[in-house]
Amino acid sequence: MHIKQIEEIVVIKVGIVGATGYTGVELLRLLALRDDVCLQVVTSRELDGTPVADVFPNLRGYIDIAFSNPDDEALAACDVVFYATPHTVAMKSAASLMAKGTRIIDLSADFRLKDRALWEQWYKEKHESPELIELAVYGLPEVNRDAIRQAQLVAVPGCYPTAVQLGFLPLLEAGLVDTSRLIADAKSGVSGAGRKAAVGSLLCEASESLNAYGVAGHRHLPEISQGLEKAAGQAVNLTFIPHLTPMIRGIHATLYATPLGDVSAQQLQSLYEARYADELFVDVMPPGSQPATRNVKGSNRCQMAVHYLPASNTIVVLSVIDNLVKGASGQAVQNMNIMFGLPENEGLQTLSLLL
Ligand SMILES: NC(=O)C1=CN([C@@H]2O[C@H](COP(=O)(O)OP(=O)(O)OC[C@H]3O[C@@H](n4cnc5c(N)ncnc54)[C@H](OP(=O)(O)O)[C@@H]3O)[C@@H](O)[C@H]2O)C=CC1
Ligand SMILES: CC(=O)N[C@@H](CCC(=O)OP(=O)(O)O)C(=O)O
Repeated sequence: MHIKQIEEIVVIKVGIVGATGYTGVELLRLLALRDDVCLQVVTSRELDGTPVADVFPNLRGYIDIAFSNPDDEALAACDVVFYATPHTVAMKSAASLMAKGTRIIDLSADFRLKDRALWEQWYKEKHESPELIELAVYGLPEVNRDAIRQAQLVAVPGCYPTAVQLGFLPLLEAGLVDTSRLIADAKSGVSGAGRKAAVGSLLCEASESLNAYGVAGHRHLPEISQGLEKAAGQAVNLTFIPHLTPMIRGIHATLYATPLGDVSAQQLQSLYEARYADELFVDVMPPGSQPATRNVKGSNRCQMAVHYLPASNTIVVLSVIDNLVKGASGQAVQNMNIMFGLPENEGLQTLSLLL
């Protein structure tokens, strides 16, 4: 009886809405081996009734349930539900699950922006759960760890916003740079666009080529600006240009800022090392380093290096993540660990694949 009670407390019943997408199957990969997690409901409308392992053979022998249609009653029986769905799905059903006590970790952008009008402007939809926006905690553990612990609803940051914010934060928190001119030049692998069929993601379109997109405005701009302004305590003016690159996973962000006064490479290095000294998933590399996306492929780590170029008086920060791990599902699991009082790196101690 005593053991059963302990088991009931430590095994987290998990639901995943949208478990056949790229972030959904990454959640399955990260959770499948855990003894403290029971995958109770994994949804797909298209593959309702199909065993998970029939679709994802890498999970054979580890996950023996089938996909099912999203059903709020079944989901509400879970301790935590991940929404790995396109924008506007979570905002339609999160409230009913939360009313039954279920905790929500939303990988979409439904609850990331605190300004509802701004969200509606960028996502071109009416927000259907405005009352939850204030309640939602922005799930960047390196900034909001204490609030995440108590949260019933976590909005997991987007992939570009994770790489860009982590890279800029030390400079802005220290008030070291001109906030009226920040530049983020970021590149993403094609899995960032999701698993749905789309011409831009075809091999012939996306390989052997590199292009910028969203130059006139990308929906991650307001999300990144919101986080940077909070860190700086003042308005910021950010130029953010995303690019599509011919690789499957990875985000590489090159960040530029102008110092307000005298700085040195050594001072910047110390600043970054001190800011992230206690962070398990941020690796500040030695001076002169140039991190590659392959260093973090499959891992939950953000690797970064800070440079100072005296000739142009410019600070350059290089920040890399795996868009599907620290940029989405890994960070979502990191949030779950914090919410349930578990070691933050539980199930996330994976080294990068490198090749
Ligand atoms: N890909 C990435 O690198 C990142 C993605 N994100 C965000 O995470 C979310 C998921 O992205 P990703 O995995 O790439 O998306 P995919 O397009 O790969 O997968 C979407 C999943 O959601 C399900 N789905 C689609 N529409 C609905 C609906 N109306 N109701 C219920 N389920 C639905 C799909 O299954 P079915 O249609 O069968 O139900 C599928 O399983 C998105 O909001 C994305 O912006 C965030 C950071 C990084
Ligand atoms: C390469 C690519 O297409 N990337 C996606 C970003 C994916 C993501 O993380 O964004 P959200 O969660 O905010 O949708 C894009 O630019 O739309």
